[in-house]
Amino acid sequence: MFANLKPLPTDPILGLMAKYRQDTNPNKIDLGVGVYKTEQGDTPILSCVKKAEAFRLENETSKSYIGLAGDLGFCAKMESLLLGEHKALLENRVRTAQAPGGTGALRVAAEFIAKANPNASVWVTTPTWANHIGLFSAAGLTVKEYPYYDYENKGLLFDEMMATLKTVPKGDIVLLHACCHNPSGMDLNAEQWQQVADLAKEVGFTPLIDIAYQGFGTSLEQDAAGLRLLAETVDEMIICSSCSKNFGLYRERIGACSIISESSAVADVANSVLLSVVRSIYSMPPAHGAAIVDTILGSEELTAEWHQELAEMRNRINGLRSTIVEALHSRGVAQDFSFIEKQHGMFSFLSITPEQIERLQKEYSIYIVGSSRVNVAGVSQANLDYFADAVATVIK
Ligand SMILES: Cc1ncc(COP(=O)(O)O)c(C=O)c1O
Repeated sequence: MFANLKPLPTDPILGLMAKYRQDTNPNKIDLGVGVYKTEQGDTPILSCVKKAEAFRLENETSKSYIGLAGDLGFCAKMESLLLGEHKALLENRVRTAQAPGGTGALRVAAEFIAKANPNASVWVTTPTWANHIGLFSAAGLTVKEYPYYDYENKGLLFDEMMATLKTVPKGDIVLLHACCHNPSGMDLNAEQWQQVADLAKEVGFTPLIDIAYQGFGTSLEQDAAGLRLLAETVDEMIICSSCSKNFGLYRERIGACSIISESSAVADVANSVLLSVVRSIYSMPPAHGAAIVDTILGSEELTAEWHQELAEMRNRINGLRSTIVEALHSRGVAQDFSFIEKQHGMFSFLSITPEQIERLQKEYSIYIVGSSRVNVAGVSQANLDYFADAVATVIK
């Protein structure tokens, strides 16, 4: 029976990583995978994480089951991180389950939606993180797209986006990136978030917020501002969060799925469905990452240290945006790259052609995914000139 299987293409980003690893060029640069990197090219273990780990080893007393929703202390702290002051108001209506990474949270949300409304379509931005499409399709849901990024003018297609969202049927889901839109780096401003919230209320679609980069855009608070605005406006919504990037805990697989319902009674029913979904996929989430996040957010000192480390990562990325623009412009390229400075988070489209991307890989060992999305954090003072020379040469 297995011989009947047809091979499927490898994930483009994971395939690119494998190629990069095999490349023996000492000047090679990986701008593909979306993980934070330091000036030395490492993905660091944050010092607040190391301290939380030591504290946990010292104080942990039990290795028993943690339950379907995972670590309840972690869940409550994530709700505070996401909802801020709104948590108190929404307390009766929100239920959170810890999940294996942002991806796990999204997959749980997909199965949850399929149970609430099997005919729901999930509307995603064009473009979006490629895995969104696979994740929702895998739960049997239809995935539709709405305009978002303007490749030509390097901005948002906000009017077109709103025009499409006006046509979304009641009961459908609209997925929004809370901040640091992957792959474009372009986010909604406060006024635009308000318009989306009002429209959700008017039309009756359910927003699903994917927040995988909180703290990497402007600040922890600012990056959740749109989400909070929605939460205070609509009756129900879903939030899928990830601690992979902002705590540097990628491999621990740690995130959460939060469901906000219209009332406390509905929230209890929704929670029973949420936990039943969890039970049938992976039963219980891994404990380790959640315990570390719980320890950090439970300690004023470690939280302050985390804020500091997060700000350093964010500042390095924002600094790099300007540095890259300057380096390209100083090489006399005809193209204007100043749009890069308007973007948030790790990602940017470089607006170069697939042929130029291929040349960068073949001739310079610079690895960029085919959509021209680059991970800005992969550039460093050490490789900046090599990178800018190569880009300037291939786009001439
Ligand atoms: C937009 C978006 N959502 C969700 C995720 C998933 O995060 P995790 O690594 O925690 O599964 C990612 C990771 O790349 C992402 O970019």
